Amino acid sequence: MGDILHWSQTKSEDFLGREEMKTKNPWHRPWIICISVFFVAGIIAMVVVAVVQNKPLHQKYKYGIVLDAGSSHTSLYIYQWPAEKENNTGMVQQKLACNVKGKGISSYSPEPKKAGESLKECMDKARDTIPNHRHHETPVYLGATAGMRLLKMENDTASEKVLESVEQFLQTYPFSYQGARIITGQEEGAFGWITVNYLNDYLRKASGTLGALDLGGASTQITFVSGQNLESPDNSIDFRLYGNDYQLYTHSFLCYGKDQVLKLSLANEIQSTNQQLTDNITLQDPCFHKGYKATKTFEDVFNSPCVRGLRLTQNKFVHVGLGDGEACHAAVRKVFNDSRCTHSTCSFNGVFQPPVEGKFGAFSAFYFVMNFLNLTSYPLDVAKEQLARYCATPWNTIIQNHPNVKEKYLSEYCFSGTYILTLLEDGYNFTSKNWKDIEFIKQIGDSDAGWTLGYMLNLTNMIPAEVPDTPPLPYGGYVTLMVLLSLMILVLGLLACKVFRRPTGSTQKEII
Ligand SMILES: Nc1nc2c(ncn2[C@@H]2O[C@H](COP(=O)(O)OP(=O)(O)OP(=O)(O)O)[C@@H](O)[C@H]2O)c(=O)[nH]1
Ligand SMILES: [Ca+2]
Repeated sequence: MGDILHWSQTKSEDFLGREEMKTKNPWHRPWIICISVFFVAGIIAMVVVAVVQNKPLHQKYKYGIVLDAGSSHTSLYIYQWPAEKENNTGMVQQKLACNVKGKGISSYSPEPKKAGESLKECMDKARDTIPNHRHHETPVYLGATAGMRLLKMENDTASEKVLESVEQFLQTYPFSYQGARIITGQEEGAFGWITVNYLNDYLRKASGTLGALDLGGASTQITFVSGQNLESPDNSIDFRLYGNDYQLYTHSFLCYGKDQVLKLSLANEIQSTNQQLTDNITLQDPCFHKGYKATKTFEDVFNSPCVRGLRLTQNKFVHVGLGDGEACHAAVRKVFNDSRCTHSTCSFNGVFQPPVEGKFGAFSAFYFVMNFLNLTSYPLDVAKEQLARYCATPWNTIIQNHPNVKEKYLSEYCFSGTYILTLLEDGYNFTSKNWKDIEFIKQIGDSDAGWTLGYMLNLTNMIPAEVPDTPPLPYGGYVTLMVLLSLMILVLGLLACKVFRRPTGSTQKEII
C-alpha cells in the first residue's frame, strides 16, 4: 500500500510541480487559451450585433401631397413616412404646410384658368422639398370642400371648369397625379376623425377615440363614435381599422361655416329691418363692436346659395356695430331652426344627432377663433362672460390692441365667437358639464388637424383593416436576447474549457 501511495504522491508532486511551474506562464495551459478564445469571440459577437443593429440607417422616406381646396383658401400638405413602415400606425407625419395665396378655387369661376395657376407657388415648393428620385411615386390628391359644393349647386359647368383647370395644372408636375374632386361632407367629417385618431395613435390602442369638430368658412362637421342606434343611414359610417370596428355618427352642415353663417345672419337682419331696402340703409348689428362702421353691398351678403330671399345686387348698406353680446347671441340663434325633429334626438334643422359622447378635438376655425379670443380653457359660462366683455369693447380699442390682425378677421371675432358657443351649446347640445371634453386644437404633434391626412391614409391604404403582422420581438427585446445568447455561449464556452481541460503530462496511469 505504501508503494502505491508513494507512487501516486510522487506523481501528484511531480504533476503539481509541473503544474506549479506552468502557472508561472498561463499560456501554456490550453484551457486558458480556450477560455480566452471564447471570451474574445463572445465580445466580438456582441459588438458586431450591436454595431450592425445600431448602425444609423439612412432613413428612406416616402411622400404624399394633399391639397385642401377650401371655400376661403387652399392649403397644400406634404406628408412623409418611413418607406419600410407604411402599415405601421402613427408613422405618417406632416413635413410641410403651404397656404396658397388668394381665395378658394371656387372664387376663380369667372376665370377658371387662374384656379390652377393659383397653386403654382405651393406646388413649386413641394417639388423643391421632395427628393427628385421620389417625385414619380409621390401621389398628389386635391379635395375640394364646401366652397366648391356651393359653386356646383349654383353652376355645375363653372365648377367643372375650375376642376379641369386645377387638374391640368397639377399634371404639369412630375408627381403621380391621383385626381381632383369635390369630397362629400360625410367624407370631410370622417377623414377629419381618422386624422385626429391616427395622430393620437388611438386607432391601434383601441382605448377610446376622439370626436372631431371641424369649422370651415362654408360648412361645419361633427363626427364621433356613438353607442346609440344611428337612426339615419346618411349619418352613419362604419369603419374597420386595425382590427377594430367603429360605427361613426357624422354630419356636415353646408352653409354653417362661419363665413356663410355671417351672411345668413346679416340677411336675416336686413330682411327684418323695417327700412325700405334702398341704398344706404343702416344696419345696426349687435355682433360688431360699437364704433364699427363700414359700407357694404347687398351683393356681399346675398351672393351665396346659402342665403335665400332677396337677391339684391349693388345696393349699398351701412353696417354699424352695437357691441351687444346678448343681442348677438339672440341674432345668431335665429340661424338654427329647431322646429321640426322627426328623430329621437336632433341637433338642429331637423338633423338626427345622438347625444355627444366622449372627448372631442375642435379644429380649423374652432381653433383660430377661440384661440384668438383666449377662450380655449374656460368653462362655458366663463367663456360666455369673457366673450360678452370682448364684444362690448369699442372698435377703436380692438384695433389698437391688435394692430397686426387682418381687419376682415378682426371685425368678425365677436360674431364668430358667439356663433361657435351657440353652435356647440344650442346646436350640438354640449353642456357646461361636458364642455371640458372639448379640446381646441390646431395640430397634433407637428401635423395639422384636418381631413387631408385621413384622406391620404385611406386612398393609399395605409390604415389596414387588420392589425399588420409584427416581428415576434420588439427591437429592444431582440437586442436583449442577442446579448443574453452571447453571454450564455460565453459562459458555456468557459465551462466547457474548465470541465474538459486536460492537465499536460500527468496521465494518471491506472493504479493497479
Ligand atoms: N383668424 C383666423 N382665421 C382663419 C385663419 N385661417 C383661416 N381662417 C378663417 O377661418 C375660416 C375657416 O378656415 P378654413 O378651415 O380654412 O375654411 P375652409 O377650409 O376654407 O372652408 P370649408 O371649405 O368650409 O372647409 C375661414 O373663415 C377662414 O377665413 C387664420 O389663420 N386665422
Ligand atoms: Ca376646411
